[in-house]
Amino acid sequence: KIIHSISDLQCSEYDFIIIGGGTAGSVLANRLSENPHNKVLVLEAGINNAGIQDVQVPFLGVTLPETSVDWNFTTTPQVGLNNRSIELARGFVLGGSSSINFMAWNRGSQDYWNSFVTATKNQMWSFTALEKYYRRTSTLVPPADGRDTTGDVDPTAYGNGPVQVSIPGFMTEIDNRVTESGKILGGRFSFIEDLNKGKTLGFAYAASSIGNGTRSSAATAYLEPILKRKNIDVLISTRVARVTGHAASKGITHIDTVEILQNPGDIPHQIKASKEVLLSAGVMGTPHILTLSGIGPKKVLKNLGINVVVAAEDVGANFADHPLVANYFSVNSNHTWDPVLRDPSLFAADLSEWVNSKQGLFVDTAGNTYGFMKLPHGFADPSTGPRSANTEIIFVNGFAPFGATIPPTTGSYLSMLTAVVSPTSRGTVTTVSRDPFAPPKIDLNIFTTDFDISAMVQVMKDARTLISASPWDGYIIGPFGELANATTDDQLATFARNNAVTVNHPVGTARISPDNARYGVVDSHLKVKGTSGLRVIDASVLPQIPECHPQALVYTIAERAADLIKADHGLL
Ligand SMILES: Cc1cc2nc3c(=O)[nH]c(=O)nc-3n(C[C@H](O)[C@H](O)[C@H](O)COP(=O)(O)OP(=O)(O)OC[C@H]3O[C@@H](n4cnc5c(N)ncnc54)[C@H](O)[C@@H]3O)c2cc1C
Repeated sequence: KIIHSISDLQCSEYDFIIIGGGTAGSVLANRLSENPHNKVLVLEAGINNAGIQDVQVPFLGVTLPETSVDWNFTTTPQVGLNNRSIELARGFVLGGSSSINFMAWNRGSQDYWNSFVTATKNQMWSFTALEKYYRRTSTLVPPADGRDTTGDVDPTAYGNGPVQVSIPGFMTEIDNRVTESGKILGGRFSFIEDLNKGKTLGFAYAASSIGNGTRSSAATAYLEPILKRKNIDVLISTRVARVTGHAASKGITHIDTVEILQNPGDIPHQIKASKEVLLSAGVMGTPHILTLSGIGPKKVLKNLGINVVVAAEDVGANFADHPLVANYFSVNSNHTWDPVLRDPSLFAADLSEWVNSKQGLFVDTAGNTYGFMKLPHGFADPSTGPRSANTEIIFVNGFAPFGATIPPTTGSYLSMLTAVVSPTSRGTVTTVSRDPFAPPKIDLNIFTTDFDISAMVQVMKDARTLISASPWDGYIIGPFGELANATTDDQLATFARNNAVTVNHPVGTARISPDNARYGVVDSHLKVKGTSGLRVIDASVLPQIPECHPQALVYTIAERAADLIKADHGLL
C-alpha cells in the first residue's frame, strides 16, 4: 500500500528496497512482489499520482514541467545556448518521468541494442535477446476514436504487457499532409507503417503510451494494480540520502542499508535490505545518491569531504540529451488548437468531452505524427548504425510553447519540433553539497560540437523542405517570429542557440560497461562495480543516447533486470 510516514513502515528490514518509484522502479516493484514471500519497499521522493487530472489527460502532458510534479531542475548557463540556462523536467511523482512525459513510445533500433552488446560484451542485451522483455512491457490497444488503423500501425510490433500503447485517437488536418508528403518526397522523408520494428527511420503516426484516451504510466500500469499486495510498501514524500554497508571480501563493499528522511534537517532513518538495494532514481537522482554514498569521482568526493567507498569517475559523466528547437509557421486554418489555449470556454468544453466520453482533442499528446531521419550524404554519422536516425521532426497542430518565443495572442500555427537524436556533446551531473535536498549541478554541455549544431541546422532545413511538398499548398503562410529572419545556415544556427531546449531524454550518468572494464559504473548485470547488494536500473545506465524517445527502452531494461535479480536469488 501507499504510506506517507516513516512510522507507518511494516518492518525495518525488507528483502528488496527500490529507490525511486519512477519508470524503472515501478516495473521492479511489480515483478519482485509477484512472489508473496518477498518483502518489497519502494521509496519515492515525490507525490502520489492518483487523482491528478493533468497527469491523466494526454493533451495536458506538456503543461506538467515546472509544476509540483516536476523536480524543476535547471542547467548551468550553457555556452552553446549563448549562456542561457534551461529547465530540465523529471517526474517528482509516482511513475516518475513516465507520469509527466510526452508519451511517445519507441522500442529503439536493432543497431541501438546491438551497440549495447558492444558496450557490455554481453549478448543478453541484443535486440533479439531482449525481444521477450520488450513484449512484456506493453500492449497495443485501439485509438480513442476506434477507427480502422490498418496500414497506420503494425500490431505485430507490440507485446502483451501492462503499459497501453495506441496511435492518435483524434485526427487533425495536418496528419495526412505529413504522411502524404512522405509518400511524395520519398527517400529520407518516406512514410513507414511502424517505427517499432527495429528500424527507427521514416515518418509515421506516433505510437504513444495512451489507452482509452488516458496516459498509461509506470504508476497506472505497474504500480496501482499491485498496491493491494500485502508484501509491498510504497513510501512517498521520502528522500533517500545515501546507501551504506560494510566491507566484504576482496575490497568489495556490501550495501545493505538505506538512509531516508522526509524533511530537510531531519535525522536520517535507516532501513535494511536483506537481499538487494535497487537504485532507480533516474539520471539526476542516481548519480547524486551514489556520490553521497561515497561512490563517485575521487575529486568530487574529496571536495565534499566524503570518504571514498568506490572511486568511480563515470558517476555523473557521459550525460547526453536530445537538443530541440521549435520552428513556428503561420498557417491558413481555423482548425489548429490555438483558439483552445486562448479561450477558457473552448478549453473547458474540450476538457469536459474528455471527462465525459474520453473523446476529442484531449485524448492525444500535442504531436500526432513525427519522423526520424538520416542526415544527407556528406555529414558524419555518429548514430549506432544504418537503422538509427540522426534527427527528428515532430508535427504539432498549433503553437507549442517550447523555448524562448512568447505564444502569440492571435493567428493559427504549425509547430515543427526539430531535434538532434544522435548528438555528440556530453555533459555532467555533479553533486555539490552534502545536503541530500540540494540539487546537483547540471551541465548539459549542449551544442558544443560542430556536428550537433550543423545537424540541427540541417533538420530545420529538412522541416522546411517537407512543408514545401504539394499537400501543404495554400496551408503554410510563412515562418513566424525570429525564424522569419533566419535564412542562412549561420542565422539558423543562431536561432537554434537562442531558442533550443531539450526533449527531456537525458541518459548515461551511471553507464554500463563490460564486467572487467575499469570505466563505467555498473557491470553487464547492472551491479555497481566495487560493491555487492547494489544495482542501478534506470535511464542512467544507458551507455549512449538512443536515437529515439527512451521510455520503452527503460521499461525493457527494467523487465530484463527483474529476471536477473530473480535468477540471482533463486526466485525465477
Ligand atoms: C517532460 C518529459 C517528456 C518526455 N517525453 C518522452 C516521450 O515522449 N517519450 C519517451 O520515450 N520518453 C520521454 N521522456 C523521457 C522518459 O520519460 C524517461 O527517459 C524515463 O521515464 C526515465 O525513467 P527512469 O526510471 O530512469 O527515471 P524516472 O522515471 O524519472 O524515475 C526516477 C524516480 O526516482 C525518484 N527519485 C529521485 N531521487 C530520489 C531520492 N533521492 N529519493 C527518493 N526518490 C528519488 C524520482 O522522484 C522519480 O520518481 C520525457 C521525459 C520528460 C521529463
